[in-house]
Amino acid sequence: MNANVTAPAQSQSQSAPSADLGGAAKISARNVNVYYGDKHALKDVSIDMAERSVTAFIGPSGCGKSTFLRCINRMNDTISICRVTGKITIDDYDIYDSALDVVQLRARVGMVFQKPNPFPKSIYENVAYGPRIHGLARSKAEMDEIVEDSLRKASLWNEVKDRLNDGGTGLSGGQQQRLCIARAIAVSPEVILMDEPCSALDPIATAKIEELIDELRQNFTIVIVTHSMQQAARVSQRTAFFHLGVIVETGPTEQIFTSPNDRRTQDYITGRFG
Ligand SMILES: Nc1ncnc2c1ncn2[C@@H]1O[C@H](COP(=O)(O)OP(=O)(O)OP(=O)(O)O)[C@@H](O)[C@H]1O
Repeated sequence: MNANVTAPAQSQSQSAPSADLGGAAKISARNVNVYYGDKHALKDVSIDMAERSVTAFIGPSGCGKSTFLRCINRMNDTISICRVTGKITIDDYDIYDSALDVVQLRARVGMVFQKPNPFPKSIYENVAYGPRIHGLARSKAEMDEIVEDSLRKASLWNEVKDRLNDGGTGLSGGQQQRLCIARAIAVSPEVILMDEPCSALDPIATAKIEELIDELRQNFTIVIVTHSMQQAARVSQRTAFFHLGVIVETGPTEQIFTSPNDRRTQDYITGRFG
């Protein structure tokens, strides 16, 4: 609970990332460093992520992708040995500002994990849980509307509308993951972070989630960590390649996969390491 979080003034040690995002920047990180005790896991990371688009983080295991993703909704605060420096803004608002309410931040910045993790509650209650905590519905009818709307946006409504009172954990893995996406959507976030959301799913369930991600980007800013370069190529508009705790290269996904600027990116995408 006691991550030591500081947000120094922006240093000039790293050049600003490319402004050519193809849209406004929703999330900006400048000179972010993350330490787990003495381990320097993330080094001077600076990147802009465009609004209503999908940014993919790729790179070999242990290079810091999940660590950086967790910085964006301050999930690293829950790791006592973790210390974050640098600056991350969402809509120009410093998310490490001491006045910020982290619970509200996590409503604005939802997260979907590797393994589907529905609550041991009904399908309806899984989705209603967040809106209830945040007081988003004034009546049962309003809550019903939020639940239906969230399940529709997560492309799950038609499959579950007749069994909303059944347990969420009784759904298939792919359905559970879409339920978790509905749960994230239900509190009207602006950003959805996804940490390898398809790694526990079969190819058909994966294809459904990828289709869904493409629809969701009309309304949400999405950041996804994936081990699958094919998936990054299919779902994202921009890709950042991480290696040994640094971002080696960021750019339009097509360019990263067809003509990367850095030799290390080239080696990774051609399977020479990782
Ligand atoms: N809770 C933690 N405590 C200590 N070290 C950690 C913790 N979480 C991550 N690390 C270390 O930080 C580094 C980056 O890990 P991280 O999980 O962010 O990498 P990753 O690129 O997401 O890896 P993967 O693709 O395997 O999930 C690794 O060396 C890892 O061992």
